[in-house]
Amino acid sequence: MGQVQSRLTISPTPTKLAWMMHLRMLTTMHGLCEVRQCSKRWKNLCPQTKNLQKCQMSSAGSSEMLQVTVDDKSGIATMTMCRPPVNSLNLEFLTQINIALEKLENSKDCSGLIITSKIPKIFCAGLDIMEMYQPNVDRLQEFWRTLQEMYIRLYGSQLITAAAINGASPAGGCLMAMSCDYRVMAPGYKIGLNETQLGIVAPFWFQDLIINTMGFRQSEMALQLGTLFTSEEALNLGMVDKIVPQEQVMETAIQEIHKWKKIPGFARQITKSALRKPSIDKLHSKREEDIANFRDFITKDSIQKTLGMYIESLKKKAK
Ligand SMILES: CCCCCCCC/C=C\CC(=O)SCCNC(=O)CCNC(=O)[C@H](O)C(C)(C)COP(=O)(O)OP(=O)(O)OC[C@H]1O[C@@H](n2cnc3c(N)ncnc32)[C@H](O)[C@@H]1OP(=O)(O)O
Repeated sequence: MGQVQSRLTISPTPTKLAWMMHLRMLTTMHGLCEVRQCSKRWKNLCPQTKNLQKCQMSSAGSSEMLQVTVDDKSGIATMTMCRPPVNSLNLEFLTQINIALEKLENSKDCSGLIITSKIPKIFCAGLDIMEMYQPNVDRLQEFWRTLQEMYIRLYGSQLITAAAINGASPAGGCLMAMSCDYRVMAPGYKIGLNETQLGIVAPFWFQDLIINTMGFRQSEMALQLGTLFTSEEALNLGMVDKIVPQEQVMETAIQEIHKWKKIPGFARQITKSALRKPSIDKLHSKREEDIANFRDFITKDSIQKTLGMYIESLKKKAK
């Protein structure tokens, strides 16, 4: 137990201290487990398994939302989203994801991460629209900060990261997938940044991410039109890297990580960091401004009206 805990201890550098305080505030607010408590669960939940450690990241009631396993032999972690009906990202879910990312990043035994979904036909439906509709302003700002944090952690991760996209992946789901190093997708689903179709705007860091992934010209068309691409179109544009049948998505992601693991880690990490740091630094330097912009935009009457209509259309479609 001592070994596990010391591995997860967070050194009190200013940034990490701020992050810990943020997590502590959120865990208190939302009844989630703290990092230390979670490390106990991690150990306690898997006493018999030799190769697989299972960590349920939150306390009773929401423990099934995010399942994190680490294969001891390969060092590959799998983060499986399971927030019915569509894995939409609300504050609590994002917080759990961030806690898991922090733990895995600090774990010496973990070298790769696959993000996938347990919900049939859905990878992630993006942000939980209910967080943005008739919001409490403090929570709205915290929600956006937590989304920023997820992007910063995932896009800037030292781990080899892959998205195993086994279902629909609009908007925030596409952000999550594009923040990884590699994307493998099953055929027959849609992916893209469809914000304009909802009457909202993908912020600059979403835009930077898609431009970094598939170039300016295709991104400016995709962003303005809010295009959701089929898996095949996304492959042609470079938004995803491979299409394989649904049942091979996970195995393909694992094989790809094994391939990347053959490259000297230090060289790969420095290269990744050099490529991604400018975008991450840009968000860091404009973080508070971006939160204020989001708050001011979302709380406009006209945007609330548009979101209300979009929610209605989703509900009608679901009936
Ligand atoms: C200046 C700066 C400004 C910044 C502005 C803000 C920028 C915001 C950035 C990102 C935005 C987002 O991520 S917004 C979310 C975008 N996502 C979508 O548009 C996806 C919407 N959903 C769908 O298209 C479909 O649901 C699906 C393809 C994902 C799945 O289809 P399926 O047929 O399987 O399921 P249903 O459509 O029947 O849905 C079931 C159920 O789930 C509810 N639902 C769906 N999506 C969401 C969501 N994103 N948030 C919350 N709830 C969602 C849907 O309403 C149904 O609910 P009920 O069963 O209760 O009716």
